[in-house]
Parts: sequence; structure tokens; C-alpha cells
Amino acid sequence: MNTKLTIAMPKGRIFEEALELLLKAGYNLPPEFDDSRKLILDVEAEDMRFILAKPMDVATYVEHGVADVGIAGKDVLLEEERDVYELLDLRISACYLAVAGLPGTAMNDVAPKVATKYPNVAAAYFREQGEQVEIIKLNGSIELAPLIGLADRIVDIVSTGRTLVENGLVEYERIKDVTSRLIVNPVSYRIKDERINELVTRLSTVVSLEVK
Ligand SMILES: Nc1ncnc2c1ncn2[C@@H]1O[C@H](COP(=O)(O)OP(=O)(O)OP(=O)(O)O)[C@@H](O)[C@H]1O
Ligand SMILES: O=P(O)(O)OC[C@H]1O[C@H](OP(=O)(O)OP(=O)(O)O)[C@H](O)[C@@H]1O
Repeated sequence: MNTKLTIAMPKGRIFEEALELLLKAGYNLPPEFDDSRKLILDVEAEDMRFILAKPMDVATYVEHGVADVGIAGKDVLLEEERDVYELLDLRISACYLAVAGLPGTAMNDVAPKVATKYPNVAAAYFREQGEQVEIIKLNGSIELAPLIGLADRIVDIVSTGRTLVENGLVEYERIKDVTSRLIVNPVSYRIKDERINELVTRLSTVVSLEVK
């Protein structure tokens, strides 16, 4: 039986912290792992394959089963609602989703506009608040929207808060705390349960040691 475990890793911000967790969990990963442009890396010694994906796409690879497991931000999981199981909170890349805008401004009464990279999360939040808004999807530099008059509010990630401060914006509501999660394809979890449970056990030991 094919036991090789395919792991979808997020490129960018989360990558370094995720790699550090795997190394601390005792996985023997080659040094070039850290500094490679290759998108598929086979680690024969561990019988593992790593694929490097955009953070927003990790759950897509896992849902389709081309990766057995993956590491994805809770923000992406909330936004995409993919058919994957969340196995472990890795407690890395912590940040939160918040509503922000120009200080001392009320939302426009008629069809207030909300700009965001997270249209589903934003729509659900304002629906729960009983507020009808128009969602405007952007792909980055979200803080620009209220400054330039495109939107009354934004829904975006806040980490240090520096981007809000430097652009003269304030936070109105904190919506959800975000950390990265270990996710699994439901079929892989049945077929490769032993290997996946071992990964979870090893990672959860590191995660619990880190928070102590
Ligand atoms: N300050 C932050 N801003 C954005 N994402 C953050 C932040 N801190 C932690 N994260 C986590 O990192 C993930 C995004 O990583 P990253 O910014 O590398 O990808 P990206 O959004 O595709 O970026 P880009 O489009 O700039 O390449 C988010 O899903 C979130 O879980
Ligand atoms: O609270 P802070 O520490 O300032 O971090 C938050 C900022 O970081 C992210 O943007 P990113 O740098 O990924 O650029 P982007 O706007 O192009 O997505 C996020 O969208 C915020 O703009």
C-alpha cells in the first residue's frame, strides 16, 4: 500500500513557523527545504512529499485529495468552508479578523460598502449583525479602500496593528481569532490513519510544549 504522506505547505508568512514545528517534531527535512523554488519536494527518508502552495489554496489541494494533509490559516478555512477535517490548532501565525475604518465615522445608511479579501466571512458577520451591506472583494492593500472612498469599512487581518495605525484607521470590531491549523482529507484520514495520527501526536507534543 502507498504510505507516502503528501503535505501541502503554505508559502509565505506561515511557512517558516510551520517548518520549525515539523523540525521540532523530529522530522528529518533537508536544509534546502528552506531555500528552494521547487514546488514539490520529496523527502524519501521520511516517506513524505511536500507541495508548496499559496496559503489560500492549501485547503483546495487537501479537499481534492492531491495532498493528504495541509497547514492552513483559520481565516482561509472560515472563508472557503472546504470539505476537510481540522485536526490540530498549531498555534502559529496568530492574528485576527477585524472590522476597521476611518475613526469617528458611521456606516452609510444606504447600502454601506465593505471591502475585503474575505467576502464570505464579512457577509456572514454583517448578516449576523442584521446589517445589509455591499461587499467589495479586493485582493490586497485592503486598508486603501476607506482612505480613497471605496468603502465605509474593511474586514481584514490584523496582526501587529501597524498597517491600521500607519494609515490612520481604527478597529471597530474583532471578529475572529486566527491561527494556523493542520487539516486532513477525510479519505486520506481513513486510509493513512496511522501515519496521520503519528503526525498529529508528534506535532501536538511540540505545540503543547511551546505554549507552556
Ligand atoms: N499580518 C498578517 N497578514 C496576513 N496574514 C497573516 C498575518 N499574520 C498571519 N497571517 C496568516 O498568514 C496567511 C497569509 O499568508 P501570506 O500573507 O504569506 O499569504 P497571502 O495572503 O497569499 O499573501 P500575498 O498575497 O501577499 O502573497 C493568512 O491566511 C493568515 O492565516
Ligand atoms: O497588523 P499588521 O501587522 O500591520 O498586519 C496586517 C496587514 O498584513 C496583511 O497585509 P499583507 O502584508 O499580507 O499585504 P496585502 O495587503 O497585500 O495582503 C493584512 O491584510 C493587513 O494589511
